[in-house]
Amino acid sequence: MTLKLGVPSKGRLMEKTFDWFGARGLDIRRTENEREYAGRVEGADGVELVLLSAGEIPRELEAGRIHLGVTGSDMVRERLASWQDSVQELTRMGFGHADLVLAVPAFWADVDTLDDLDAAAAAFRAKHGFRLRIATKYHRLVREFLRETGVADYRLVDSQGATEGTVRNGTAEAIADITSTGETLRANHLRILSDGVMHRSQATLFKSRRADWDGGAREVWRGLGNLLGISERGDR
Ligand SMILES: Nc1ncnc2c1ncn2[C@@H]1O[C@H](COP(=O)(O)OP(=O)(O)OP(=O)(O)O)[C@@H](O)[C@H]1O
Ligand SMILES: O=P(O)(O)OC[C@H]1O[C@H](OP(=O)(O)OP(=O)(O)O)[C@H](O)[C@@H]1O
Repeated sequence: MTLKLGVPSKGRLMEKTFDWFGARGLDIRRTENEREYAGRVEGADGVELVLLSAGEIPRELEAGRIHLGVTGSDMVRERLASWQDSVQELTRMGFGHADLVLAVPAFWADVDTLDDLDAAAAAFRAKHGFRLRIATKYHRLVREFLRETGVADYRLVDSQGATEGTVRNGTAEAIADITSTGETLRANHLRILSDGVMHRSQATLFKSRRADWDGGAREVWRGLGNLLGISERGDR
């Protein structure tokens, strides 16, 4: 029995994930053929690489099809209900930083905080007869955040990309999306609410609570955890 390690096979997090493991003595690489989603691991016995997109890793951890997985902390929180029941955060990896934020048109001079947004949303509904629209792909995280902060008079509209363009296009009044440099927000004349940061994300190594840890995987993890310098707290 091997321990299955899920890593991003493409996209922003792939290279730095490989570098992070490499710096700790675990050499991970894809096969020579760039189009083939297969790879190999050197530096620890019994570790099998599973190449996946960052967005699929939460589901695979939850299903227990991989023992360990690397993805953004935002992905796990967004894609898994009660994520702590199915996965454990082992270590933050120090790259892939991005903030999930709520932003409004820069010219909305009276809307700086969530309280202001709440008031503006009520006024918007009274005036237009429908709820202020917030475009996002982070439905779970945005709903939770707005419930906790007491903003109610809004409607989410789904946007799977180019979310900052929805305001200009007239399909939303505000947006909730990931930002790192802030350039996309600025270019689209949007401004983050002063208390509008919902989550500060970074690449994180997660452990599945649902995978089969008997029959060898636990022993492999013991060696690998030592190699990576990870000591667990509150592990089951
Ligand atoms: N500037 C950024 N924009 C978007 N995501 C970023 C940025 N910087 C870091 N990230 C992080 O990268 C991760 C997503 O990576 P990427 O977009 O490469 O994944 P993906 O495999 O294309 O995902 P999906 O399966 O959803 O298409 C998220 O956890 C996100 O927080
Ligand atoms: O703060 P910045 O550095 O400008 O980066 C933020 C942008 O990057 C991401 O988009 P991505 O490139 O993944 O395209 P998408 O619109 O298809 O999600 C994200 O959704 C923002 O639009």
